[in-house]
Amino acid sequence: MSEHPTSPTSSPEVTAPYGTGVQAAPQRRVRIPHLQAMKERGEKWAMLTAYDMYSAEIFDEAGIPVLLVGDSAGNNVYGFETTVPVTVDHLVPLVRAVTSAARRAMVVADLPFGSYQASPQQALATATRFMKEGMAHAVKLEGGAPMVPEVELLVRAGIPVMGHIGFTPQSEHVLGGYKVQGRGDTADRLVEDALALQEAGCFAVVMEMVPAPLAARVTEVLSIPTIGIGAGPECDAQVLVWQDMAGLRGGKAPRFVKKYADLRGELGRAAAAYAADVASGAFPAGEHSFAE
Ligand SMILES: Nc1nc(=O)c2c([nH]1)NC[C@@H]1CN(c3ccc(C(=O)N[C@@H](CCC(=O)O)C(=O)O)cc3)CN21
Ligand SMILES: CC(C)C(=O)C(=O)O
Ligand SMILES: [Mg+2]
Repeated sequence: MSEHPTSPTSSPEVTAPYGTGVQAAPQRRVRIPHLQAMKERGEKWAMLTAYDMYSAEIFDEAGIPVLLVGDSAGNNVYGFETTVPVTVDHLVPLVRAVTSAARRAMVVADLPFGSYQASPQQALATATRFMKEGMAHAVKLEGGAPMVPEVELLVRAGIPVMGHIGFTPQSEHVLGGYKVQGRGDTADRLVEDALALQEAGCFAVVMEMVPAPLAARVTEVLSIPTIGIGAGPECDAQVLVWQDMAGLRGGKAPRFVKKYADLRGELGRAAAAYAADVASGAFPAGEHSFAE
């Protein structure tokens, strides 16, 4: 079982919602102590996606503190073009595999498109499946201020929630494609979305494809950690899809990706060498065979 400290802490002080000047109803604010401590010390950390047992085990052993079972499984596991077709049933078994393999890392399950936006009740039912069947430690959902009721109910139920703002791939069809968000007069709205999620009880917020200076401003304003992907160097943490980071996927990667390995080349060479050995009779050798 995992040993990571996710126990939510109740904070006695109550703050008003951003901009209203009204006293807010008391509510639990979830803080993940070791992630808060890293923010306070200015220590940056890395999150990676994981969708299976070996990747989870390897990243956990490498000291990655948070693993995200992303709905990016849609285009990195299931062969869809986007994350839109991904369902809860697609993701629950992957979450279960990752939580089984991770010893120390916190495992966050992405709530897929259509599984939480209908109502706080729908969000709670979906998140509950990820917690019970997937054994997830937390969930992530896309959207800013409009998702506050959903976040509040999950937090009240004892589920740590990670927010996700900026470019939110589940709404790419309203955002008009893979576009940087928060440029020009929409910058203040992004800051308000981040603050609304923090007030609602999120323990961290992902910012995707946001101009670096704006992401720096949000990181400064928030007391919870920000996790950037295409959001510049000033976020408290960074996240990448592991197949991008490890060079497993082909084609042109987004600008925000840095490739740390060439797994695609490595695996392709291994497969070709194996096939050549079988064709030549070099494999299997005596040592791979059983005597009578
Ligand atoms: N493999 C993978 N990596 C990801 O980062 C990722 C996924 N899948 N699936 C879910 C979402 C979708 N995301 C994406 C996907 C593509 C671009 C992209 O093509 N960006 C281009 C164009 C940017 C522009 O037009 O300004 C880039 O060069 O960054 C960005 C984010 C991020 N997420
Ligand atoms: C890219 C990250 C933040 C994500 O949401 C995913 O992998 O699904
Ligand atoms: Mg996602």
